[in-house]
Amino acid sequence: MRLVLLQLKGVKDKTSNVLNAVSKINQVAQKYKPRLVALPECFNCPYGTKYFRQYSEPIPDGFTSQELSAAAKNHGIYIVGGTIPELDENGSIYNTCTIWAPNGNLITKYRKMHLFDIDVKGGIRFRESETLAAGSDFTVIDIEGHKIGIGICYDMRFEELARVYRNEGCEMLIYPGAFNMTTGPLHWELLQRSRANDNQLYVVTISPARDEEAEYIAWGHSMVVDPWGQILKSASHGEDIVVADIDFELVKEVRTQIPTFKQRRLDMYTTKRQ
Ligand SMILES: NC(=O)CCC(=O)C(=O)O
Repeated sequence: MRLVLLQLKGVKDKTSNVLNAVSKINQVAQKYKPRLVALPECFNCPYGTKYFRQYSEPIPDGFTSQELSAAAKNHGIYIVGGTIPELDENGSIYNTCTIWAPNGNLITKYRKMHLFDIDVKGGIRFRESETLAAGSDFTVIDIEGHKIGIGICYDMRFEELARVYRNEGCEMLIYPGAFNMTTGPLHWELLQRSRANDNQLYVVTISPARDEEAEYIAWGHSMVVDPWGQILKSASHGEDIVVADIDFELVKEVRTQIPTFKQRRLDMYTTKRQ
């Protein structure tokens, strides 16, 4: 399965961001013939709590959804539509990933479950919960018999979510994500390789491009990590494209050769919903 990850630079204009994403999808769909194209976290909106309501829209009736649906249909591809601020009917806003089928239908959506609320001394303070609500549903999609679990950025820190997906049969996890200049160097690669190694599956992340002028400076380095925990492909920090051919046989190989999931002592330690 060929994936293309689009590490896009955003501006303070929703229409431009969406049209830029669609134009890049058009280019890579023709050039690389992928099965799936994936976009970054918050690709249509600056990443900042003061922007989320202004840029929010309903799903699937909003402008961004309609454009992604048309792009998926035009090229007959799956699109993991990064994330956008979703306005729901009660007025709450979620950080939401939409997933589009090759016929343009919305397969499902995932609302970020763990909100990014941190305060690192001398580094970064951010509180998504100032304006966002947290989702409470797991999201697994099936592409050609391969199950893929969806998370968003900060969700990557929670091994339990990845474990639930592994236990539901996932062979890949996709996290649109925008780490920053404080936590990116420390944890971005580490977390992806950890989740891949813990659960013996592919981990895919899609970051916005770094923009030194932005209020929130994204780390970049979108990545594909294989089930051995090795980096298969990685982007730089600027605008970039990652093209990766996924061999799901590798998942079986690792799980057979290092059968930790048959060896776990669940009689000795339990976590909820394992
Ligand atoms: N958008 C996010 O959830 C950022 C997460 C992050 O940077 C982290 O360190 O975790």
